[in-house]
Amino acid sequence: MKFLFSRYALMVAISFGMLVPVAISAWLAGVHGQMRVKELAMERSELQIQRSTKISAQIASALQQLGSLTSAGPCSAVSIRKMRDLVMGMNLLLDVGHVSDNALMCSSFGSEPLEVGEPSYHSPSGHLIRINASHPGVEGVPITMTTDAWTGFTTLVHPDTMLDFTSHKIGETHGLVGLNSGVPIAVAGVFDDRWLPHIRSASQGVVSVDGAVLAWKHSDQYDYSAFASVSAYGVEGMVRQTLLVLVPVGLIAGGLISVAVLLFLRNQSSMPSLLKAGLRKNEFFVVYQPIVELKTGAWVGAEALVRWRRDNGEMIGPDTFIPIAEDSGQICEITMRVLELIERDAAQLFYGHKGFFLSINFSAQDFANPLVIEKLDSMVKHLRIAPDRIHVEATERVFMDLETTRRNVARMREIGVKVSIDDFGTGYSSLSHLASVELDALKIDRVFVQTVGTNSVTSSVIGHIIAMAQGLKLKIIAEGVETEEQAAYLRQQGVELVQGWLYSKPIDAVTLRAGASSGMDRNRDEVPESTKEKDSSQ
Ligand SMILES: Nc1nc2c(ncn2[C@@H]2O[C@@H]3COP(=O)(O)O[C@H]4[C@@H](O)[C@H](n5cnc6c(=O)[nH]c(N)nc65)O[C@@H]4COP(=O)(O)O[C@H]3[C@H]2O)c(=O)[nH]1
Repeated sequence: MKFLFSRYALMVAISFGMLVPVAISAWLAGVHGQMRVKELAMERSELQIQRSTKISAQIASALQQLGSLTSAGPCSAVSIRKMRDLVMGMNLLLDVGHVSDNALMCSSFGSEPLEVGEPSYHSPSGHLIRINASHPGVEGVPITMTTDAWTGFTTLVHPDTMLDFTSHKIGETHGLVGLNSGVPIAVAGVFDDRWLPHIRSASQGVVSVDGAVLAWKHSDQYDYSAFASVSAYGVEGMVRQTLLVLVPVGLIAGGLISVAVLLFLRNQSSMPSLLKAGLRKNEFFVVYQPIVELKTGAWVGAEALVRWRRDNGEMIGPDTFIPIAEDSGQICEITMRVLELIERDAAQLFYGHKGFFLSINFSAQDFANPLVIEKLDSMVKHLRIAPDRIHVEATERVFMDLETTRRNVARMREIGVKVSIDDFGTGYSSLSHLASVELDALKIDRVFVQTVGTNSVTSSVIGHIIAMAQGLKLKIIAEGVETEEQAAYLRQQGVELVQGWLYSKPIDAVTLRAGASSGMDRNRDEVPESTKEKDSSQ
């Protein structure tokens, strides 16, 4: 079952790790593609209007200059010379000439009449527009002709001049449409008549029409609108381009996430088997943190703290492995190992140190396990010490169910050991709850001790905990004392026992014995050298 679960978890981890970033990349590519296409269509309609405005300016100038040739005939030698000069000076015009009776009578090319047909439409500004006219210089190309309706003078513009300001791809269209006439003047691509109502609806805009994005902009001087459209095909192209960049990035990120998740899962799943091997190979040992009488500085007891050094030298802290041992049902084996180790050290610690006590951490499962209770009982008997020199520490979680708590505490009383509540304030114990169970001591968690002298919102909590414990006549042990200021505060509040780095870090049994024997009046400077050296036992 476990195996199946881990296979399943691995598959989920890999799929999750790989697919999510790719899916996000695809979604981002889609969004980015849509935005890019919109921008592209708008850019092109803007460029189109700029180009058309320049052409219109040259047309207007040319027609005005030709119109002033009133004395000479429209196709006189003087006029044709003028036409040549104009064409030389105006880069956007293919030719200029004169139209009469639907024929180009003369132009800068000469005066050979050429049929040009009926105008496509009349513009509101008084021009006759032909959009498919021909010209002898560029046969087969539809030329746009603009003729002054009064004078007959005419300009001719090549379609490339109007449209070739940008590259043109399949599915893309751009060009110019007469606003009043609705006639497409010049178009690169295919003009869709459904665009016209949109183009006429506002002076500029962007809409989606049948999967294509259409942008347009009206000229503010002339009777036309520029437009550009990029089709769904263009969007796909953009998406593909973006995906080409994002998917590899997504895959790399996905790969890294998968590796991290796999390593985490492997670590988690292998921890119980490592714990099992650690127990078999005796990789656990115990260190002791002195419990100090605040008034005298004497080391009056110690808390036993388990340590795990793997055979490869790696140290794993109890905060990491105790919760896993609790979840995997291995905590009782660890506690029994700790009891054996304490029993081995006990001769050093108890004999010759009257009243010295040892605290041992118990998890909820330890209280429910007859083998652990039996082991505790037999340890106390073997040591031939007063049983109350052993204190069992249990966290608040152990005390949550009142009935079980009463039963467990009663069993401890039978053995004769004392019971303290550990890490008080971090769990759910209430005052009434505590009052109904016969406890001996309360350990204030270091998170509260460390608020002393700070302005944190929880800094007042410690005062309440102390007052409450005193009200219940419980012995108080404050954990995690690191500064003189914290010690002074606790002393002033009437706390008798403390534990913390201000006095000593956890140390081995030999160092503890030396410290407990050496006159007891110590402060940080007077901690034995050996204590400082043992910092690595943390
Ligand atoms: N920052 C700071 N820390 C200080 C100071 N003084 C003491 N400590 C640390 O605070 C923890 C006190 O133990 P705990 O609250 O019972 O918290 C213990 C206890 O809940 C659990 N644990 C340790 N040994 C055992 C064991 O044998 N059995 C069980 N069930 N749990 C254990 O693991 C927890 C962590 O133990 P450790 O890592 O040894 O961490 C210890 C100790 O090294 C200080 O001044 N400053």
